[in-house]
Amino acid sequence: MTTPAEKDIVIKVENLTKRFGDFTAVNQISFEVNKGEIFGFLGANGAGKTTAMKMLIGILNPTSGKANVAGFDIYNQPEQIKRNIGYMSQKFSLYEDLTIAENINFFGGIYGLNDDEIKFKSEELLTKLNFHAIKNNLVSSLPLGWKQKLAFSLAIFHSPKIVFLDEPTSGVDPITRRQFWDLIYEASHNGITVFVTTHYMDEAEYCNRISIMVDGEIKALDSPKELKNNFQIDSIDDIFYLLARKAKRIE
Ligand SMILES: Nc1ncnc2c1ncn2[C@@H]1O[C@H](COP(=O)(O)OP(=O)(O)OP(=O)(O)O)[C@@H](O)[C@H]1O
Repeated sequence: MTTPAEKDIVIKVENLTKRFGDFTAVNQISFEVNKGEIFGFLGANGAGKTTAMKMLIGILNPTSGKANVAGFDIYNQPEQIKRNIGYMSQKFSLYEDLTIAENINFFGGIYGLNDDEIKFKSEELLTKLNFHAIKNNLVSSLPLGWKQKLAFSLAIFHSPKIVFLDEPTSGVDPITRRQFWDLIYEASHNGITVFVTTHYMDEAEYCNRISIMVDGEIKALDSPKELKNNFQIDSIDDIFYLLARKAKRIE
């Protein structure tokens, strides 16, 4: 029988490991993420974040360990996982040579929504992003920050249980990043769990909990407040630096 507490866990990872030949990219990581939580997945370059995320979204086979994502097993049910999650990477998947409206229709179709659903959700999205007047503009003509907001909105267009974001705000200014985070908060408020990697320490502060990965291992995991308490250091940036400078891997 599932207890109420277990029901709220949407990602459960136990001793997950990935080796490439003799090299252990991800070494026995374990953690849980709760429904609606904003979980920050931090680590220096080469720490193993992307490798771990690829295993969780069902596109890379682990060497050993277990993980359950959105209620499905990563070894046996990767297709169900893909249907229940959203994903946005730094090189997001928008079609630059299509308009905003065409991108929305295209993704709605891929996600298997019917025409009425696409129409309704499309209106909602254009209103939220204030994109009505520019909906027939090519995506290639948009500023990076606007593309990121559109890519995020499309990553959650099908109301997934979890959205995975791999450095979603790379390369834009702090104000645009803050606006992007308003969308993240809204998604989390609506029950979508957010799993996000970032290099920006101000963004780490916005997360409910963060994990810090060094050389393939999770070296710290807690809320920003508790981490500061435990390390007796008043800045996530300094805690990150303290842990990351011990890294042997230099990318
Ligand atoms: N297919 C592969 N074959 C061999 N080594 C790999 C492969 N993929 C990743 N690695 C290595 O595994 C380590 C972790 O890489 P990963 O991309 O997961 O790190 P990351 O934390 O996401 O870093 P970044 O922030 O730079 O994206 C790196 O040393 C990388 O070179």
